[in-house]
Amino acid sequence: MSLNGLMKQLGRQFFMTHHPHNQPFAAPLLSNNPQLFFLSRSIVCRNQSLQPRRLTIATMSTTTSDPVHLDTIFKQKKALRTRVRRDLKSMDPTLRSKEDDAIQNLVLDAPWFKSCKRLCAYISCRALREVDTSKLLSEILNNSSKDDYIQMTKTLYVPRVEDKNSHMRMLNISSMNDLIANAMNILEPAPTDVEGNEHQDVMLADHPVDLLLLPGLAFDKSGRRLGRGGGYYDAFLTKYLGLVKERKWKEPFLVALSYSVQIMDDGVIPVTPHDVYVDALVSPSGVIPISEAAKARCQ
Ligand SMILES: Nc1nc2c(c(=O)[nH]1)N(C=O)[C@@H](CNc1ccc(C(=O)N[C@@H](CCC(=O)O)C(=O)O)cc1)CN2
Ligand SMILES: Nc1ncnc2c1ncn2[C@@H]1O[C@H](COP(=O)(O)OP(=O)(O)OP(=O)(O)O)[C@@H](O)[C@H]1O
Repeated sequence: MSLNGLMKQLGRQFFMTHHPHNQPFAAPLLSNNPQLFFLSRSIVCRNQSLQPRRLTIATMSTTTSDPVHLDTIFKQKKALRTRVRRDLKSMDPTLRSKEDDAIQNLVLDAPWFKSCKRLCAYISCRALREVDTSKLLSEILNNSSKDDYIQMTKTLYVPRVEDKNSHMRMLNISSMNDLIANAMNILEPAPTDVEGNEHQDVMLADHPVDLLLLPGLAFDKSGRRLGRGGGYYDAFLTKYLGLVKERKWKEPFLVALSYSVQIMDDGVIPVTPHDVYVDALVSPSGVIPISEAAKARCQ
């Protein structure tokens, strides 16, 4: 059936989203029927002055601000989270550990990691079955690698949840001792270090981060990312990318770490307008470049 036919059949209940900082990009369409997902011909590309430009080839009615439609999509997100949490729980611990090693080694070997000077990373939580970042964090903080290239000291920022209103800051730490467990039992920086100094907020830093290593529950090879539902990362990324644009800094590389079971087929991950797409995935089988920027870096 043609795209037009499908649109008519579904009462033109289509949903369009955009890729905020990469190009070119096909965005998904969601129908009200949770079983039916389509790829649209909406393409986002960027001209040389870094202004996002959307080229919409198909005509469609967009209802992005329709609360009923959004509610349907948030329900679809919730259902997918439940499914992925279940799959993560039933993952064989030996396989998990192998995948943790493979993913972290791939990151450590990647030129974009070796050359990065400042980065945001998450402190993985075992109970949430997140891809382990402990080896990465210890390499970054202890600067223990023998490799001259990686020997460069990196400035590390990690998340701190400030309130339940999707507000998270990325604060600079120089040691795992700077961390305490929060109410969700995730390690995060205490408001001040042992000497009583505030940890620097990445939003107030004079230099941009080159890289963000992102957690999440599900990902696809077009860059969609489903988080845990707090909206913390999407809100932070939107704010940070706004700052980057305002300061005319180079855009950071957004890389999600994903177990094999977390990679979905295209069209499975529901998206809402605030969702920020990633540039690349690191899965146990390799680095998957998604955006044009990522393809250029991963050549
Ligand atoms: N390691 C890590 N740190 C992070 C995040 C993350 O995803 N991982 N965040 C990213 O946003 C922020 C915290 N957000 C979080 C949101 C939900 C849950 C959580 O425990 N969710 C449970 C379900 C809770 C429920 O639905 O009642 C779960 O996913 O099982 C944890 C952290 C900031 N720090
Ligand atoms: N940029 C934003 N500004 C304001 N609210 C936001 C923003 N991003 C997400 N939210 C809100 O956060 C809630 C969860 O959003 P969503 O389910 O898409 O998050 P997620 O992608 O699972 O989480 P995360 O971004 O933390 O990984 C929604 O109620 C959404 O409206």
